[in-house]
Amino acid sequence: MSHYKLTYFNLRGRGEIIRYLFAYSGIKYEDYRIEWADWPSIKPTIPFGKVPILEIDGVIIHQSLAIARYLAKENGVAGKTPLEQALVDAIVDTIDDFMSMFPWAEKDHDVKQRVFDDLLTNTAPGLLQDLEKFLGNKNWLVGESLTWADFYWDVCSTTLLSLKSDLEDSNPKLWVLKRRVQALPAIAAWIQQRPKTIL
Ligand SMILES: N[C@@H](CCC(=O)N[C@@H](CS)C(=O)NCC(=O)O)C(=O)O
Repeated sequence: MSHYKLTYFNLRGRGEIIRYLFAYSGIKYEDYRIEWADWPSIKPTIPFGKVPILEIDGVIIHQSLAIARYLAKENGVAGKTPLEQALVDAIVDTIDDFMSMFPWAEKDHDVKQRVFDDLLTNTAPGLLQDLEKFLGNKNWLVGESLTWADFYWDVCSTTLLSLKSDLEDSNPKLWVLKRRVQALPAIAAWIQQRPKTIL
């Protein structure tokens, strides 16, 4: 049996989509969370110097979405056809483009606050409206069954809601989808047991 080791910080952040896929698949893995104080000495030992990384029997994969896509393919939630897979990737990239606009590491508190407020107030509503339209009356974002795009929506929207809870006041179908994902037994169990972190 393969040995899986996920290395990330003690955050949901870019590691959480990978943890969702492990939770859903039931595959055992090591959820290694780096202490901040240890990062400067660990960083130079990591290919490309960024986390998350996933080690599988000594092979290291970097980039959170490459790792997640690999696990999704292995576990039947990447999309049923190449066309569905392209749509899943497009939705994930659309959500990720937005999440990547936030200056997470900005040290100047005022600058950070201003950009966060602008993104949450002026940019988020349009994205949510587009996602709601894409979802339409379907149960899942792509095709007729769960894919990792639904997981990514849940993971990222949890972060968005923690920053601006009234985002939930519009686009009701998206929030029904979020509850549908969180009601999956394996995901519900993971949410219950995971370390509680701000992001
Ligand atoms: N696109 C990459 C981004 C990786 C990334 O920027 N990771 C951050 C944490 S979320 C990191 O390693 N920061 C520490 C550093 O750059 O020293 C991914 O999705 O994995």
